[in-house]
Amino acid sequence: MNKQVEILSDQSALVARSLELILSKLETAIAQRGQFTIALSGGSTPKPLYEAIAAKDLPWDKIHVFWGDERYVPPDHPDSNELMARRAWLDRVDIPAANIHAMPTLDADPALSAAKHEQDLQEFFHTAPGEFPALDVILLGMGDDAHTASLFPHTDALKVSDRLITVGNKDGNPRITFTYPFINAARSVIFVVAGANKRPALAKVFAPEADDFSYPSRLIRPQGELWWLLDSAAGAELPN
Ligand SMILES: O=C(O)[C@H](O)[C@@H](O)[C@H](O)[C@H](O)COP(=O)(O)O
Repeated sequence: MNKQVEILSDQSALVARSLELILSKLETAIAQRGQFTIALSGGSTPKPLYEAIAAKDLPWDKIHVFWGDERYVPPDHPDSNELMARRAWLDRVDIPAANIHAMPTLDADPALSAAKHEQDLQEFFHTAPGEFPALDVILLGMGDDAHTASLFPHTDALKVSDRLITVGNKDGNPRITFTYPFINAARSVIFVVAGANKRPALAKVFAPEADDFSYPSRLIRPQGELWWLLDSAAGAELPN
């Protein structure tokens, strides 16, 4: 694992650096493989980044968008990660609808939606059960409880290591989420984290010793590149 940590002066510098890194990975992926696959994080931090991506003139037909997790709500619900990304980015560019691989959230049983999405991903990446396809970029945020995607502390989702997709649980509310082994298969994992409220969680995630199940972002140890892009409010107390 190649781990890089960068602390940016403020949110606009964080967005600019995140955009720069993503565009660099996009260019390489398209040059080498003819397409770029990226999984988006939800929450509030990435919204200005998605708006910045939407302003670029990119080969949208070569770009495939996924989500690393989704709240188990309809796609028009205000909590939907898909809705946020469509409004901030995808509805503003000429990306083919078939290139947008949203997580299904309409089945009564979230486990069925998880299984369906897993099958769709295996078909897209031409992988068999048990194989973990490598996305070019997986964007992640981190909660102030050190969760990432919808891998929350001390939940069953943290124990799933033989599938791509599983059902997460936030305070009893179901989520659909990439599993940590699927995240770790990515060519580049990029955490984008902002705000002083994330400092205690970052201290635990970066500590030499701490319980992975208490601080799930510690489980993200990709074979490829691991980037932590932090604003100074979040990264101020990290050891150099
Ligand atoms: O569905 C979600 O909420 C996200 O995928 C989640 O993992 C998010 O990245 C963190 O909770 C940070 O959220 P903020 O960026 O809002 O702090």
